[in-house]
Amino acid sequence: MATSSGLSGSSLPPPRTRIFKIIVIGDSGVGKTCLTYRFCAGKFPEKTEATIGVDFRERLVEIDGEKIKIQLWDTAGQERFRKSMVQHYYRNVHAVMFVYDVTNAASFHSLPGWIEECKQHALGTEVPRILVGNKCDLQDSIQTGTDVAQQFADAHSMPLFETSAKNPNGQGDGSCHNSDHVEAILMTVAHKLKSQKPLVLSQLPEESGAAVTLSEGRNDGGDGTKSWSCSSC
Ligand SMILES: Nc1nc2c(ncn2[C@@H]2O[C@H](COP(=O)(O)OP(=O)(O)OP(=O)(O)O)[C@@H](O)[C@H]2O)c(=O)[nH]1
Repeated sequence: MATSSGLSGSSLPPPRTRIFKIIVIGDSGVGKTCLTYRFCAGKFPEKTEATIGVDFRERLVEIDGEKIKIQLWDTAGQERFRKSMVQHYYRNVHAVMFVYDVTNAASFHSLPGWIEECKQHALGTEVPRILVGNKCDLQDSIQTGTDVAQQFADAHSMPLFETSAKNPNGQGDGSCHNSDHVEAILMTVAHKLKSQKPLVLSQLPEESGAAVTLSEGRNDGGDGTKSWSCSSC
């Protein structure tokens, strides 16, 4: 007698967790590490150092009942710390987050250069991109206003978000009341990616033949999130 055991749910392998790789790009000091830390560890880091090469942090989220791993690649803003790594972090990218510092006009003016670098690595407009103005809590020091940033975002067909990795709730003295929460920004991106065609990063870079070794780096504070750093660049 035929049985259905071979097709029963219990005998099926568990569904593979999809991974969305989002690279975070922008000038040194704009707050890329703090933004990724805020999302993955839920807090503002007490101390950061310039990123060397690339770090990645990840967090498991649930969207419409599906568990999805959001992997944030925190890239070095300083040219001398990034050039050997560039080709690795542009592989298998699902979305790009361009970051500038609202209190540093130069970081905003650098954005075309970062967009160009993405283009040179075959990341075009088909890959979802967002523009994030960070350090909104420093209201008295703002150099790039929302209007100018919005024009730039529109010209490059990207949504604009203004936020603060330090004070994402916009509470307290001098905080930006209209700021977007880092959490909400990244969940918006994740929802968009989930609604697109299946996107799977099935392997970590070292398994895919890339000449890069990822080794476990620091633990970000006992809350289950880990940071990994590249040890071969
Ligand atoms: N006030 C304020 N300071 C911030 C915010 N985000 C980051 N910072 C500060 O900005 C400085 C640089 O932050 P990082 O996250 O290390 O900057 P980065 O873009 O990762 O820099 P690189 O690794 O050199 O590319 C640190 O002193 C942070 O404390 C923010 O939202 N508000």
